[in-house]
Amino acid sequence: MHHGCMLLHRLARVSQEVAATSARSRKTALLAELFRDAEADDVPIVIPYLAGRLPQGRIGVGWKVLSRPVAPAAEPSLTVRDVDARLAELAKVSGPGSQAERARLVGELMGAATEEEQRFLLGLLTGEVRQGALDAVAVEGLAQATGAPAADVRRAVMLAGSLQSVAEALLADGPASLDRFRLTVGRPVLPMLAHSASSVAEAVDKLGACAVEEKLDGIRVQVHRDGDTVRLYTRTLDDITDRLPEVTAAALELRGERFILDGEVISFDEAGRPRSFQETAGRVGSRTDVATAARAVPVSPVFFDALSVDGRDLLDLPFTERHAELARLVPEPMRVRRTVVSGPDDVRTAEEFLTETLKRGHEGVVAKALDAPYSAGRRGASWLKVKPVHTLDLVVLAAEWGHGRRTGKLSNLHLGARTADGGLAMLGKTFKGMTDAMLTWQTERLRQLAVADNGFVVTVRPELVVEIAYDGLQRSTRYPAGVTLRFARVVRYREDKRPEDADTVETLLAAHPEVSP
Ligand SMILES: Nc1ncnc2c1ncn2[C@@H]1O[C@H](COP(=O)(O)OP(=O)(O)OP(=O)(O)O)[C@@H](O)[C@H]1O
Repeated sequence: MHHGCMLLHRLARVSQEVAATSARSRKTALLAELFRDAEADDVPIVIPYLAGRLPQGRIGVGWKVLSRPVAPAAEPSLTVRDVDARLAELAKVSGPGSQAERARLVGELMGAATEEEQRFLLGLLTGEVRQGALDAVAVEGLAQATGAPAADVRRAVMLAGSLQSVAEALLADGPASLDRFRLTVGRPVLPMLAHSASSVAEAVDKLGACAVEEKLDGIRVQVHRDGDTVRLYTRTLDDITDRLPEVTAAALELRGERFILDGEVISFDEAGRPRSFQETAGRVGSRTDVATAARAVPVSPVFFDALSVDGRDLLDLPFTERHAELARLVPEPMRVRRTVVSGPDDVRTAEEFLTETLKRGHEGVVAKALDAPYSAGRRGASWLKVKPVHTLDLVVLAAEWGHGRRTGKLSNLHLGARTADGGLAMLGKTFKGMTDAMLTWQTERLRQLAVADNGFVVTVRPELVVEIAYDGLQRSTRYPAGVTLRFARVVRYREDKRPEDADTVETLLAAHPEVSP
């Protein structure tokens, strides 16, 4: 085994080879070889770079600066840690003269890179090398490189909520280090997610015996309690404990002393009807003057799952058993309403429950297989959501400068769905459904993400996820997927989602057999 600081040259080459081959086993082997040569300290850089993610998030350098030609170095000398240090420095630049300073730093970096490395860096900085499916292959590559069983690595990643920390531990301390990644109160795990079904009949048909639960349009919350200590996490694992004192108070009232529960926080009005998503989200998002915000828009937790109780890890138990634990800890008014359906013969019960749930002002239902374990961090096939208004989560690829009343604002959004090869395919455009506040917000946000501006269209790093309502699909030769959205309109921005969470062309086409060739 050869160790040493990993060269960018090596990473750039492997990245290109991985992208160029479609054989999964070959991708895995390439990554395994790379990981064998990596040191634990390289990992927090190597993995995001391979996936096309910048650990710094944003570095504020536009296309104009990036595309300026710089004479390449003849020989590779940059290490991945050099590059990371330089990008960290770039990300910190602010204040007057920062544009020029950033341009200087980019010039220096590019000048130290060979032609091949320059191409890689350009792709990375513009967000063009994003490889969505990479993390899954990286798990297999890591397993191969370290001799750990792939299933164990996957479970550790799921519990750690981060591939990087598992990779670091594996490379530093070998397979035995996976023991560290146990479900622990106080350490959040990625929540289980749902797929869509177009009707309750379809959901029940697919799942068989299932629980049909109301789907509350609030904010996902994971509640950890250890004695008197409570911590609250969002679906992206942000700690929001300080913002929601009433949820902490509710958790302290529950019967158990040590637990991890999964649920939704939502605000109800005096009549007991759910307030809009925007109101709940605004409340959960506000960090200052929590007391005033809590008086104006009080929120309540409504639980639907139990991950750990009294030090017992429940993840692998069937839902029925996890729910029994939940019911033992949480009184009925603080649990989501549900009905249990024995199978397709009983679909009427499920349909009536959906109708009644919609009447009470909720957005739909989630059907859950009774025998399924909790698959943290996955869009498991055992949870199926059914909503009458179907929406898509798409990635903003670009935006056009507005006209008339919208002059000076970025208005018409170019929308992309994920493709099977990890890329993004444009599905259409929309300037509908935006409030003035949204226009202002998106203009600001998209300018930060801009990589090119031709005076008409501003191309952005594909990072912003937006929820789109639409009336159907139609065939179109103008768009790469061969289809476009009819009457697309913005519902809201989904800052809780990453581009990796956006919908795929594949699932969209599957949901619309009417346009399939
Ligand atoms: N009873 C419930 N069971 C599971 N999730 C629920 C329930 N009620 C509300 N939810 C919310 O619905 C989400 C599940 O849908 P999904 O996994 O597709 O995420 P999503 O894309 O955020 O959902 P959507 O965009 O449809 O609101 C959960 O993350 C949770 O926030």
